[in-house]
Amino acid sequence: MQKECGFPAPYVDTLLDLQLPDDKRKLEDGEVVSLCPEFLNAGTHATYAALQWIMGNLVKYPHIQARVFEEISGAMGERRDEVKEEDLQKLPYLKAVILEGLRRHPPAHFGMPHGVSQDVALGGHAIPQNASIYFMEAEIGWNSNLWEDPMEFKPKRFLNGDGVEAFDVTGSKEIKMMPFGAGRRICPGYGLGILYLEFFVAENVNLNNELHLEGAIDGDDDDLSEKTVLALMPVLMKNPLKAHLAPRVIDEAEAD
Ligand code: HEM
Repeated sequence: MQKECGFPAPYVDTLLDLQLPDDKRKLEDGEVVSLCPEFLNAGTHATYAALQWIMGNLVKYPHIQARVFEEISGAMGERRDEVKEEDLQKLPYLKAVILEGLRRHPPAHFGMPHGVSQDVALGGHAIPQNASIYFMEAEIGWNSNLWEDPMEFKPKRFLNGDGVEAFDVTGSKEIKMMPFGAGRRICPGYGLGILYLEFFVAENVNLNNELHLEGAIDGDDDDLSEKTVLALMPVLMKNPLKAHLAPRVIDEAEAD
């Protein structure tokens, strides 16, 4: 939808204009009110959780952070301004880091509850109508039959010789991880979520900053342990990331 001013219509306007095809009616005020926070919360909470985990891993593994930095510096050349959308196309290793972050630390471990409209038998299990069904989304990405060393943070597993492997995060061909769910109710913001993460991580590393995690001890897995949360909440760090940004020392002679 395009408004007369040329900008896309705000989300609320699209809801006010919406005509439900089956019920042949518009949304009621209460429905509009409940859809707005769902959209805002779903879009922000999962994204910041994913960002926290990815940044934590960049701090914990400085060689991965250094490779991201090198890749960004190479793509931007002499420029010292912000990372632009076209720069992201030249950053396959960054994309691999984001995918590995979503595989190893999917913000929603169980996704949203799903159900079946009638009793069914699936894989030898009886699934009753109206039962709430959760998918063990994190466990799928940690399956050692699908991934080598699944609990290790290894972005290069998503790279082939030419750059990032064409990985289908929607699981339409095969499901090896499902950080955004799968099927008809897959997260509608998955493309935007990945784009946000690429921008945020690239900008943080590009600002010529070195990231430090407060209290981090090299190789201590406890630093990246998970906080236990309710099924529908994003999984965050038990010891929240407190990043310190310090100027990266650039050897000007080398830079010249
Ligand atoms: C890294 C970022 C994100 C992750 C990991 C994520 C993950 C998920 C997951 C697992 C679901 C449940 C899917 C299911 O039913 O099985 C979901 C639903 C949803 N997400 Fe995201 N999401 C992210 C970003 C976003 C963004 C940026 C938006 C919007 C701007 C968004 C909007 C939504 C909405 C509206 C739903 C509910 C869809 C429905 O009820 O059918 N998400 N997301």
